[in-house]
Amino acid sequence: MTDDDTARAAALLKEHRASIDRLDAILVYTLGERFKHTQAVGRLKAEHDLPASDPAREAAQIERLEDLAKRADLDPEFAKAFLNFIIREVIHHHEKFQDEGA
Ligand SMILES: O=C(O)C(=O)C[C@]1(C(=O)O)C=C[C@@H](O)C=C1
Repeated sequence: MTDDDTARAAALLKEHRASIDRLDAILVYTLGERFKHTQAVGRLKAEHDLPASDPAREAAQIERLEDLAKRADLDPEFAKAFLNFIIREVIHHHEKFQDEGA
């Protein structure tokens, strides 16, 4: 390993980290937009006495996401766990709206 190799590796690491930071920003803004819509859905559901969760919709979302994940070279189990994690949080928000009588 020469000093040149080490310098090249350091430059590559810096570039990858810059890309990772940009992608993390996209994830955060994307999640922010998703939550804006789910908050609106939560208010709508609370106003119309609709159940917080919709298991049939979730099953369709999971199936679609697993397929997308495979095509995107992402572990489908991870994609499924990630979506389930987000949806659990959304349902928690929906239940809060219902408790508050939003
Ligand atoms: O589509 C809905 O009915 C929602 O409330 C949104 C959402 C989601 O986060 O995608 C959350 C809870 C439901 O169980 C299904 C989907």
